[in-house]
Amino acid sequence: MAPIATTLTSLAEENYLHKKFIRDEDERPKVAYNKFSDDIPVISLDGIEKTGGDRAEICRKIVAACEEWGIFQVVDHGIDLKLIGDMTRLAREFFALPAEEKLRFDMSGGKKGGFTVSSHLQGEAVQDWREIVTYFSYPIKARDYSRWPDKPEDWRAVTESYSEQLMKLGSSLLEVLSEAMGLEKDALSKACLDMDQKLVVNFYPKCPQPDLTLGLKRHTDPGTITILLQDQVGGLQATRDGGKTWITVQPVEGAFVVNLGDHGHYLSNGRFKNADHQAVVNSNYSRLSIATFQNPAPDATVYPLKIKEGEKSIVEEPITFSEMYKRKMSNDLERSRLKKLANDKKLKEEDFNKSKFIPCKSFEEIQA
Ligand SMILES: O=C1C[C@@H](c2ccc(O)c(O)c2)Oc2cc(O)cc(O)c21
Ligand SMILES: O=C(O)CCC(=O)C(=O)O
Ligand SMILES: [Fe+2]
Repeated sequence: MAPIATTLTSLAEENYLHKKFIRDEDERPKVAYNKFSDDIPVISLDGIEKTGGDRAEICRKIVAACEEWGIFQVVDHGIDLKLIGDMTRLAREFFALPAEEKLRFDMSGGKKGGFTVSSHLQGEAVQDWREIVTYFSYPIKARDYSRWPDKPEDWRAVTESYSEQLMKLGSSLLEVLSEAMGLEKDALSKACLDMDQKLVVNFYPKCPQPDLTLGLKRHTDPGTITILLQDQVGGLQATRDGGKTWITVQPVEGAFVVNLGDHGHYLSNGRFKNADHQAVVNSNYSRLSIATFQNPAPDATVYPLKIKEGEKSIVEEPITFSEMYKRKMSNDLERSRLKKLANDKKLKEEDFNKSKFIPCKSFEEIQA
């Protein structure tokens, strides 16, 4: 495959989209980035510490959202709004830096953390229209600060407190989700052993032909939950019918979107959905989102915590999270590789059929 542009900044200025970003028709956006839906509930976490009334009500709302979509939004979550503002401002400043500054943290070649264009997976057949910075933030002992951008000044320190605050929010969400599954408060965190955390800061530049591409292709997140901060532009979309219909999640100032990942889905034996989602882009505004992936430890076993009477486990054999992660990512890559192969084959066949058509045309000429 041709090497991809060092960053998207120069391509964002062009009038046409480079063909490596052009998706097959069936993958292209079906709904506009700013046609917002209020199907995803916005749940206040105020009173979550109180047992009884408020907590039970919050739990009920979360159960309904997880059974329907695997997504909900939370407000009154206790994260300092100034910290959120600083984190997004500094992230935007980073992506506005010259390419060579960003590429000092280039993640290609398997480095753990830093800057990448398009995807964390090497070898995707079609490229995502995004730039990312990834931080491996927990466990603390595994942090490599040399992979955390040192510009703009303060971003490292702000990211450190952001990831700490989000770890706390993640833990309290896991407690409510445990109760929502009808389990002890600490059931999910026990199943995760020592919680891992990875931050992925997504920057989607303005795009010359947004209808032909995606900022981030359709996927489910691999971990337990993802806590996503998005700006007010819009672009996060979800489907619950396998991609036939899509909704665009309404951005809510100061809210976090909570997505259930594959691990959360398996723990609930499929009762709670793993959010099926993607990000679309547009030609009017660039967009920023910050995904905090709360994952189990790599050696945690993936298995349902509760199986209803008469039901079977949706996990065929207990495997570790690291094995599950590897299989998922290689399946995702394989699927995109096979699709490309099928398309190339179709194109070759079309060429072949066209070439057969030529003698036919001359045959018509002879007849005429
Ligand atoms: O960037 C992402 C998004 C997401 C993802 C899952 C599966 C895919 O095939 C894909 O292209 C994106 O989840 C992630 C999980 C990670 O560990 C790192 C990421 O950068 C991401
Ligand atoms: O940018 C978004 O809204 C979605 C990001 C996302 O799904 C992810 O980073 O996994
Ligand atoms: Fe995601």
